[in-house]
Amino acid sequence: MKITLDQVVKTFDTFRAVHGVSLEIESGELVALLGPSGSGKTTILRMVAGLEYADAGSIHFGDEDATNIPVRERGVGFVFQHYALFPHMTVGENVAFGMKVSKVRRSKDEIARRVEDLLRLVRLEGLGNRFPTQISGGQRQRVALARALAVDPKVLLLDEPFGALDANVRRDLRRWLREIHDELGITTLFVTHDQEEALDLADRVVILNEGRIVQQGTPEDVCRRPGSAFVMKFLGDTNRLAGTVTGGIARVSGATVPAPGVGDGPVEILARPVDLGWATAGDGIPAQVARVIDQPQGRRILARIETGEAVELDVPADMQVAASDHGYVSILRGNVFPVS
Ligand SMILES: Nc1ncnc2c1ncn2[C@@H]1O[C@H](COP(=O)(O)OP(=O)(O)OP(=O)(O)O)[C@@H](O)[C@H]1O
Repeated sequence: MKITLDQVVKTFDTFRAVHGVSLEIESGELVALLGPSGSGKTTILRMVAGLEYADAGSIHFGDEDATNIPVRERGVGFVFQHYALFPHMTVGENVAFGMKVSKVRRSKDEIARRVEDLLRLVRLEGLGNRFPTQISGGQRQRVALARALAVDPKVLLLDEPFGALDANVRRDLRRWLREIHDELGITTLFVTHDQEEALDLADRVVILNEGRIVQQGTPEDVCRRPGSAFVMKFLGDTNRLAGTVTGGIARVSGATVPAPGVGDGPVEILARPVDLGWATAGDGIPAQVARVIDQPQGRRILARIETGEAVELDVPADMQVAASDHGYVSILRGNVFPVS
């Protein structure tokens, strides 16, 4: 089921939370809404769900205007971070709940079979008789997904479903969710403020800031071609260097970086830690090491360049470097944005 949002606006009292958002989610696509806290992600999701009404604009499910379709008839399944399971029902009863209250009549046997199938799908076979307090947080969210899938939703809406879980469980669950999505092909909208999660999981990432879409594209698009300094900084650790462009080349102290299409004048050069190089001699920006941090994938150098700015660089684990060393920072790759 394709979902189309056209110029959707939402205002709470006098505060405009969503400013004319237009978005198309293709049938079978998994789209992540990614943005900082308060950027309007949940409000957009709730409008798609029918839990909140848009003040202006329209939302279509396929060719049908969904504006006046009540929540129960939209055919959406939800999983929310705090959408708790019913504590007095077993895992199996929780999964069966939606089917029992659905307009689609199913026999007891049919419901029991489907509960088993769903528990197998979310890899919780054999746990149907436990209560929610007798399983882990990650398992509870898998039950919540099984419950959402039980009524054959046309659209799946997930709001920070793994937000309360620790990093390793989150990673496992999102890989698993991706597999389930690939198997079932349900159009899915996933809200998160976690960049890694969005990039890891989604076909397409929609980045929001202050109620507006600032960029959308595949994970590769948004990572390789961030359209603004905001997107670049939001997606991961970023060094910011003040520089100047002349004739399509940005310069900062002894380092240069190509800036095709950027007019002459002051700019900010943004570069990931892995995109800065370190050498004890040669070209580059003179710098002094403040600290070296060892990480599983290599070493991170915290240094101060001669202009006084602090930078962070990722270098191979075997590089000999220590606090107080002097050296030169080169910019291997950088994105150049005019200073507005
Ligand atoms: N019912 C409401 N009444 C008043 N303001 C609201 C209401 N719901 C949301 N807001 C405001 O709208 C803005 C967007 O909120 P929303 O929950 O959509 O953001 P979000 O991007 O999902 O943030 P988070 O990641 O923190 O959940 C926020 O400033 C929030 O305070």
